[in-house]
Amino acid sequence: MSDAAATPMMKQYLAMRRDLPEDVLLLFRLGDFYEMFFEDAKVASGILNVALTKRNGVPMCGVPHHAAQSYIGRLIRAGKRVAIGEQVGEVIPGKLVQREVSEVISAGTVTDGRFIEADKGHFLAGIFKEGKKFGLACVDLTTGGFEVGEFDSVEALHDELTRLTPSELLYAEEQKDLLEVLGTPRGAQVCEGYLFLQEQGFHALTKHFAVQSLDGFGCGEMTAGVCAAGAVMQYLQFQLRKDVGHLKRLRVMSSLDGVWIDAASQSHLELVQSRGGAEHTLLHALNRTCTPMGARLLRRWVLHPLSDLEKLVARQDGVAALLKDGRLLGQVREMLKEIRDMERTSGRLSQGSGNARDLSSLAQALNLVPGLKMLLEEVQGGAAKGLIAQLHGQMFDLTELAAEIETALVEEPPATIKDGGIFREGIFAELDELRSASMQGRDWLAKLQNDEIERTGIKSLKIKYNAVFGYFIEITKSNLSSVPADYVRKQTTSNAERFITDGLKRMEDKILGADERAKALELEEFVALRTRAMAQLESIQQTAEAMATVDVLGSLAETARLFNYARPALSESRDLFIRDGRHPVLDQQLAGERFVPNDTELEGVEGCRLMVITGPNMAGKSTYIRQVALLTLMAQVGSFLPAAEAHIGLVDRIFTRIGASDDLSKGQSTFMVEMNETALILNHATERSLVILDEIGRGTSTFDGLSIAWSVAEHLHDVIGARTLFATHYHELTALAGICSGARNFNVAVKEWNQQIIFLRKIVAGSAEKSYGIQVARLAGVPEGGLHRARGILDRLEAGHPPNEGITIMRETETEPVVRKRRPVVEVDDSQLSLFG
Ligand SMILES: Nc1ncnc2c1ncn2[C@@H]1O[C@H](COP(=O)(O)OP(=O)(O)OP(=O)(O)O)[C@@H](O)[C@H]1O
Repeated sequence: MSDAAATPMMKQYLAMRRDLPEDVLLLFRLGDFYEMFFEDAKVASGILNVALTKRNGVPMCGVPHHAAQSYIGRLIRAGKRVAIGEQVGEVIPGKLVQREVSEVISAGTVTDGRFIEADKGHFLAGIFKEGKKFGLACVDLTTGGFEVGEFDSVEALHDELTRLTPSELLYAEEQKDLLEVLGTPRGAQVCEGYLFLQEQGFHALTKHFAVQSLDGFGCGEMTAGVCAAGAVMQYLQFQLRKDVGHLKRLRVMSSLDGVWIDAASQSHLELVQSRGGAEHTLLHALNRTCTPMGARLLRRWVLHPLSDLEKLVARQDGVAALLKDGRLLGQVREMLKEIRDMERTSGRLSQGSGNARDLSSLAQALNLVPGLKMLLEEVQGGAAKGLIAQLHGQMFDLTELAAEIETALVEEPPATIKDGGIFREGIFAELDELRSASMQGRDWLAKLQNDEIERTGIKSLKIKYNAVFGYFIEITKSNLSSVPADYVRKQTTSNAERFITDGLKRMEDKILGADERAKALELEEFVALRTRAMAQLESIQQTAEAMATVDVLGSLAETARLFNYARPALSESRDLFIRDGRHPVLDQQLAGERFVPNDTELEGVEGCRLMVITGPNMAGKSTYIRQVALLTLMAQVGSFLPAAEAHIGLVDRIFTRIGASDDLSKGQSTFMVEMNETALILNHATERSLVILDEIGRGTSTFDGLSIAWSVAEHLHDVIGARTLFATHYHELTALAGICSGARNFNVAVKEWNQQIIFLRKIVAGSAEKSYGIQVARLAGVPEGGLHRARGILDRLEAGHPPNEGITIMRETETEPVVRKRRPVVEVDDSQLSLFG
């Protein structure tokens, strides 16, 4: 549509639309509706399943403003960005009201609780490659968290993105290839390159934080990181027009100095996600937090284990102090349950979207601080140092603010801030006067109704109200003959007529005028109170952060208490000693059926550093090696362990190669995925790493597979020296124990009874004698005929004969027997065994 032919309102719309990126849908406020036009209307009506209409040839659709949030949420979920064109000026009949884009909402920046998960951070991230570095910045608008980091490899960036799973990921249009290497993550949003310019980003960040340099945040040297962070900041400020006042500081990502866990290992170890459902994850086994902010922090801790001994011991001390007295721990946890999500509540309040309920729940939380601090003093038992003491010091007493809020607000404030009913009586004299004027008016109306009934003799006469006509007198059709002459008819309905009088309209002006003024006044005073509260935002954020940390420590203590965990001794050594260790997830799930505990003894320098574990299928090999990895990881989160005793020499990285699945999306076969993971381990493991391998090379021919497995194990032992657990079906690998000084054989014990096997689940020294594959196949229900045949072949193979020489196999479809020839035996070529040497 050309502007010239358009109505003034349509001109206004078109001008606003032109300023927005094409993919953004514009919701244009028209009275009680948000309307969409042209292409936007076509797209949105399909997603929202609302009627697409046409006016003057323009396609349009609309949603009522009072229900807009849920419609916006649906558009965002469908991957759209939504701009809100709000009415800003006064509405004067006959004049075009002024409108402005108040904000643009995108997947990474929705803050409405209905569309985000309470126990997970909600991130908008930005990535940028500069030179050899990969920069990453991420912001959580719901809490005000803002972090930046740099990575040396695209794999490391990918690992971090897997942990964060941002809802929206910004990238520069000229770095599309970077996005492709990362597998085009969900929520990818292309941005023009200028947004990532370093100087501009630096300027945007230093201006926002009111600092001269970024050195104080520890990221002054991060070029790629600053480009990414600058882009995120400018995107929020200028493209989405967000209020970012609550982003009070920038932090360097903690993962940079923590334990590195690659994306595949995060998934293999089922840290926060599992194919079998959330209850099978490590996070679920450890999570007994009482607040959503605690749950989010625990998730971070699990995904970012530490390698700093001092910090870990501080966490352990915190857990120990809380664990010491079960009664106190219970009291702390009870109190935390009352606090709820102070972080996100203050996030909403500081962005101007928080209502009186938010303010009131903030006050409730702040009022609990002194009590919680007293409990922490008891927990600390007079200690002036340590994590608990530090957290205690980080909690601010803001009870004065809480009192101001609680004195002013009604007990149960409404969900909207525009319709009044927020403040108690006796707080603002003017508000009280307006309310009483309105009240008197209503009394006057009640009296008028009685008087008019008496005057007219119509018993059913009623004074009613609606938004279109205001107050009116309703007379049923049968009584119309008694209507006095001074009544002015306004409307006819199916069985009544509606009238007004001069006196009624005069009073209506007074009542509605008072109501309107009261609402406006309440809104104004509420915003003022919210602004006063948010002047303390930094103290509130710090208090919330301390509470979340106490919650996580409390959760670790509670889990330790319930499942009888032991505090592991931590050191910088390369040892790993666990007595009677249990798998943290299975241990809790097999509550009735006892989980069989197992020992681990690795000694990186001189003792055993490569455990080769054989044993039948289903015996428990995978469970055992995962258990060792999980316990090591838990120790580096600061948790106690499901074990009788443990000594963990801190690891710098945990690598796993478990199972195999095709990554069809990347066009990679099972074997290729397996080899990629193996290459990653061999290229990045160090002598301080822990490596667990659950079979290697199964996806190829036996001899290729065996050769690869052998040389990988040898390389890890001889060259890298990482502590390694290798579960395998290749019995040939047990020969490594005779060659490598630090390799030992173990197997999972089973008992054979009556052609059946009984799993003992116990790891014992020595290699397994047999595979028991056929017995396991029986357990799985393979028919007896098949088992019998398999046993026959096995006997032949064990006796050194080929499986089917001279044996005829009859296929159902063939009339003539087919004689199968055996594959020639291939000699193992020694050169294949030193692939990496
Ligand atoms: N220590 C244990 N105590 C009790 N049950 C256990 C124990 N270890 C394993 N299990 C049970 O045994 C099942 C099989 O274990 P797991 O998958 O580890 O066997 P596996 O030896 O790796 O088998 P495969 O070689 O076929 O992969 C597990 O699902 C678990 O329920």
